[in-house]
Amino acid sequence: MSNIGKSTNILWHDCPIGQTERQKLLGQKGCVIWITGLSGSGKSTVACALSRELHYRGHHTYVLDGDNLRHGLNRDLSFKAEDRTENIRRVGEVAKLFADAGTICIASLISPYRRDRDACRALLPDSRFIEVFMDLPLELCEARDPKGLYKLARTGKIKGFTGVDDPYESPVNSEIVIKMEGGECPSPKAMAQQVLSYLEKNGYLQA
Ligand SMILES: Nc1ncnc2c1ncn2[C@@H]1O[C@H](COP(=O)(O)OS(=O)(=O)O)[C@@H](OP(=O)(O)O)[C@H]1O
Ligand SMILES: Nc1ncnc2c1ncn2[C@@H]1O[C@H](COP(=O)(O)OP(=O)(O)O)[C@@H](O)[C@H]1O
Repeated sequence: MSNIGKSTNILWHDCPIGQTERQKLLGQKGCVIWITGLSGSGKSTVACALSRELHYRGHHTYVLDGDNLRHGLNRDLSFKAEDRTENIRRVGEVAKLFADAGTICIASLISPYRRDRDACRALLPDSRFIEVFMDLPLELCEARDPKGLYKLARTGKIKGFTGVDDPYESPVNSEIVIKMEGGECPSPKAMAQQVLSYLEKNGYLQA
């Protein structure tokens, strides 16, 4: 018996059907592809393009998108630092369950703090956490501004907006970095292909 968090007398219960058995059934390795970057950097676009490519190739995926999760699981959280930390912690735990289920889980959240992302990485041993850094300039993200949020942040109508008056800590050890090439942002298909190639090369697309 051990004490976990605020619970006492907690014992882990194992099941005979585990991750290995589920992976065999699905013909893939359960993992988490964690896409981090500024608002407007293309996180959701890569997540959806990658999910589509994998799905067409017969792989089981699930996208956990920051915006969408804030409609339900994380609807009680704001954008202050401690709530962003709790947001990432919860999504890291959910993503871990998806990976344990054998799914290729694609999480796309700003996740601005290095410590929070690293805590999610620590939840997933055996290289099952693959960080994708959308290393695109703030100027590009701001020029895109599909939701008009940068404009609201610049005029002070939104406070604490990432990249404007709230921090973004760039990753230093991401498995995959998506960046400008020859002054241009790669197409969504090319960005997805970059991740797909990594998964293929490193054996994630077989059990
Ligand atoms: N203050 C502030 N800062 C940053 N982003 C804001 C803010 N307020 C609202 N939004 C919108 O919320 C989306 C980011 O949610 P996340 O859960 O990914 O953020 S975080 O990881 O907790 O930082 C983000 O979506 P994306 O543009 O898809 O990144 C914004 O549309
Ligand atoms: N590779 C790309 N090339 C051109 N436009 C893109 C690309 N990726 C994303 N976009 C556009 O940029 C905007 C922001 O993309 P989105 O995926 O919503 O970013 P995020 O999820 O990081 O906020 C959208 O209008 C999207 O269509």
